[in-house]
Amino acid sequence: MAAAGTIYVLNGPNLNLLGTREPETYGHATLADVEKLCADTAKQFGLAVDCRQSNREGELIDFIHEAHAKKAVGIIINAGGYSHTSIALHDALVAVKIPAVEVHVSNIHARESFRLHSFTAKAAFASLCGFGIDGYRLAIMGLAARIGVKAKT
Ligand SMILES: O=C1C[C@@](O)(C(=O)O)C[C@@H](O)[C@@H]1O
Repeated sequence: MAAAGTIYVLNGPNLNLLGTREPETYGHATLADVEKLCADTAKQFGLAVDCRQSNREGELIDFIHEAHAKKAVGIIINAGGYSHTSIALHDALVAVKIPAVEVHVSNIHARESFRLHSFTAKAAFASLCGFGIDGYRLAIMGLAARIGVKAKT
């Protein structure tokens, strides 16, 4: 079982390239910056994070199943391009019934039309996009509120 109050932070394909990948769209922050931001934010609520990244759809599904097995309190997911294609990721999120927030670094609604639909958004209770990596911080704050965890003073 995971430590009490663990949030799984899942990043999908190409997000390991954050910082160098199309910085005009995704900014200069790296995945390591995202993971530190998530850990620091979760800590403010007495929560922990388990951060994973994979370029493979099946491995992301395995992470979601693992989150369930380890009794994670929430999932933050940026499934990258799989957001727009993966019924299997949608189904995994629905199956485990863990409160999930979808994050996109860029504003997917202001980009190509093929990014407008998100399967993972349909399986999440909330979705954030366009805030850059700050979206992950906001997602953790929203998730904490959703599960009734207050910031430590
Ligand atoms: O890989 C990504 C990154 C992304 O999820 C984002 O964080 O803005 C948006 C997706 O459309 C894209 O395929």
